[in-house]
Amino acid sequence: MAQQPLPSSVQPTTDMYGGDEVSALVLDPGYSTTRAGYAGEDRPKQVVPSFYGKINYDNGTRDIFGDEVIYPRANFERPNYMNRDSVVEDWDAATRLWEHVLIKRLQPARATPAIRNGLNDRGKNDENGDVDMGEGIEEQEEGEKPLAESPLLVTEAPWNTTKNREKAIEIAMESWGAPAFWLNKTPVLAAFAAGKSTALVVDVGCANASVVAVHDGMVLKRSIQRSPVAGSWLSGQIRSMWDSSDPKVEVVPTFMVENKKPVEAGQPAEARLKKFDFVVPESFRAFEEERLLTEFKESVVEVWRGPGKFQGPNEDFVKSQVGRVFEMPDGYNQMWREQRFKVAEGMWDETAAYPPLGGGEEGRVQKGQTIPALIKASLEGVDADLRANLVGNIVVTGASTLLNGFNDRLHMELTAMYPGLRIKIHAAGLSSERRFGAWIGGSILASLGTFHQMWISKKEYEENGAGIVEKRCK
Ligand SMILES: Nc1ncnc2c1ncn2[C@@H]1O[C@H](COP(=O)(O)OP(=O)(O)OP(=O)(O)O)[C@@H](O)[C@H]1O
Repeated sequence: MAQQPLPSSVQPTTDMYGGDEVSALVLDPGYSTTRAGYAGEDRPKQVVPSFYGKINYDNGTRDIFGDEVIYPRANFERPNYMNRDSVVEDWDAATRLWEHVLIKRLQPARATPAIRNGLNDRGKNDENGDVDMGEGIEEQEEGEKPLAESPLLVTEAPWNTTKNREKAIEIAMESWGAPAFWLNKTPVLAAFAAGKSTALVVDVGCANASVVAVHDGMVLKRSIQRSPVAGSWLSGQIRSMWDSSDPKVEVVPTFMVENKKPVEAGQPAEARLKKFDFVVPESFRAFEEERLLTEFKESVVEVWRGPGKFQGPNEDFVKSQVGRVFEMPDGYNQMWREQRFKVAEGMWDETAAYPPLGGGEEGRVQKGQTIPALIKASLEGVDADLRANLVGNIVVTGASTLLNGFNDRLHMELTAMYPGLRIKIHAAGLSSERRFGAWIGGSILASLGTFHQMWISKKEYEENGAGIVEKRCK
């Protein structure tokens, strides 16, 4: 698909489909959140955690989508429907979460009773009284097609599997009756959102960091590089840092705190913690801890901008500077100086990373996994003639790139790696544009008048089957 470069200020037009004015839907599933909304809008209307809630009963389960439930229960887990490759693992949960955002939340009038009530709500004796679904799964009524009027564009990781791609079109067409469907790779869309059809896209999300070259709107397969050195890995680094601090910092998420008293910096917390007469499920606690870790990333962590690496004289210099204070939910607070830079340094220099908690290999940064190493390997995978154009069009996307100093450091590393080339980094200034780059690209693409001839139509699907995605969505 050859896409024309768009200026980033381009205003998408409303899509015309089948003669009627309809807004297509755009769905962007990520490991940490799933984003959904209408094409033509500048941000997704729905952003829900991909870690959904699952309440286990003796006679079934009930799933909860969205961010509402923050109180723990013995039987309340928070699984993710995606795996750490950022591809769907649990299709049953994926389908229901997508129905929740695309239909129940975005267009409730179209929700079938089954979707309105939650297709898999099987609980019947919730002690909190907030479930009353009767027994068994409510079947969707024959012939009801909740997306019968909405073309659907879904984003995917460049390494998505054929099986998963086919499953996505099957659900859209068969279960929801979508009149048209399209799958697009996230780097292409992030480049598109930046007004480019050729770019080197650096995406640092939650489970994955990736570097992918996009040329004329197509992913160059041999350029695809990825590693786990992203948001979730950084959370692990913060945990290691807190654990090795003196005094050791306990990770106490908000839901555990009954009340707290103010304490001086560095003094033990004076808080009363809630007592639960059950074991709080691990996945619930991990999810709540992640909120705290993200807050710490937003307000304390910073990437060393250079010059040079952080370790050595730079670290000594920062030790003498004023740092940032962070207060934990239990009131413990302290000033973070050099550690707040050190904790992100492993993204750039594997020798600077904290050893993972527990001492295992999982979470340890390997040499080829840092952001500069991914970029180098990615560019080595493309024709030498293309490299100058790519480093002149670097698009930075993904919420982990919102770390303070990220772009400056990236620029410094690239200048050192490619001294003869002109380096230009495009990183949206608005944090929502950085967070939702791929979604925004999908929103622009799906609302272009010229795009409606690209969609895979229902007729085409019926004639060719699910294999059509491999042929059409390159
Ligand atoms: N302001 C911020 N500074 C640093 N990190 C942040 C900030 N806001 C969110 N994050 C981190 O960004 C990650 C989420 O990024 P993003 O939403 O791009 O990922 P995703 O698309 O869901 O995941 P993936 O791309 O791995 O499938 C989380 O790890 C979160 O802690």
